Amino acid sequence: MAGIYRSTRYVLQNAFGSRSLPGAVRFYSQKPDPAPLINVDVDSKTGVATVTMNSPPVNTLNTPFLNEMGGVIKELEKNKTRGLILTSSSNSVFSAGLDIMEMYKAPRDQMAVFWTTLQNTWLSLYRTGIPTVAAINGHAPAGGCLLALSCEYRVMVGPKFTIGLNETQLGIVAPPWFLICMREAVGPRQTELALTSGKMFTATEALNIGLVDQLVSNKEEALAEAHKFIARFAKIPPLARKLTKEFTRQEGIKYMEEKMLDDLETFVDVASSPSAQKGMEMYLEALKKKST
Ligand SMILES: CCCCC/C=C\C/C=C\CC/C=C/CC(=O)SCCNC(=O)CCNC(=O)[C@H](O)C(C)(C)COP(=O)(O)OP(=O)(O)OC[C@H]1O[C@@H](n2cnc3c(N)ncnc32)[C@H](O)[C@@H]1OP(=O)(O)O
Repeated sequence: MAGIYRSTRYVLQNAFGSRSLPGAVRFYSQKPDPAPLINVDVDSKTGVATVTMNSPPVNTLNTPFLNEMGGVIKELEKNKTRGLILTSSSNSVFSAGLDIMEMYKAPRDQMAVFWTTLQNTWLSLYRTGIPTVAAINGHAPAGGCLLALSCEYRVMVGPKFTIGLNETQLGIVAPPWFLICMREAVGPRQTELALTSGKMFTATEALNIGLVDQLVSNKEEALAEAHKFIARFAKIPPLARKLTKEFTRQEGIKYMEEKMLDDLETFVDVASSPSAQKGMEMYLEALKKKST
């Protein structure tokens, strides 16, 4: 176990020389795919960006995707974008969560790069001063739910899609920062009930417990409601808004700033264990069987 910790630290410290961790885009070591995995469309009148995840078939969160997302957020911040609406180009999936292929039979240093990229990109989205809305136009399990929870407001297309942190159903544990995001939305009681059972909520159930803020019947309505939410801030001074958001989200931000390496070590430790690897193998087989 200690060996895993040491080798993970070694990979990161060898590359970056200190305990301070890299920004989301700095791990980009391969040539980027010319086809973007994320499309950005900024409305010239309102300055609001629609960020569309476009990584078929199910928008899994892998290192290239997360790097691109981190880069998009950075760019939108630089351009003083007025709002960010996160949605999907798929008709049925918002995001299927973490790409299991980043963890299955992956060397420890690759897992470490993957997780660090996830941590950094999550932190960028979670703490950005830009008003953020998730227009959830499809299923959002696990990491897909985390993406939505990291936004300030969630509009979900109902009734047929589902959302939730289902990790325990897969025999794994949602890390504390996933849990903090859930607790901020639905409170401690509903969080414990939801996470211990790994419950996936229907859109209506999600609305009832406050996991999403609004239900609509199609993507167009979701985008329209997202724009309305962002318009609420037209007259709010941006710095006051940004600092208030940071104060409100202090627990998650502090967790990640202070515990990033510990969180990474735990992840690599758990994900590379034989039982997790066996779990992933069985889960991947089940997914493949279902899709054939
Ligand atoms: C599962 C064990 C993981 C063990 C990890 C161990 C330790 C880690 C420790 C801590 C980390 C904790 C955090 C985890 C957060 C996560 O996000 S884990 C991922 C959880 N995601 C899911 O459970 C969703 C799985 N997918 C689905 O339920 C369905 O795909 C869907 C989203 C509802 C869509 O269904 P649909 O019918 O439209 O599509 P298919 O199911 O046919 O899928 C198409 C295609 O995509 C592949 N695929 C789907 N999801 C993933 C994924 N998360 N990773 C990789 N690949 C995925 C699927 O296999 C199909 O592939 P094909 O057959 O080759 O076409």
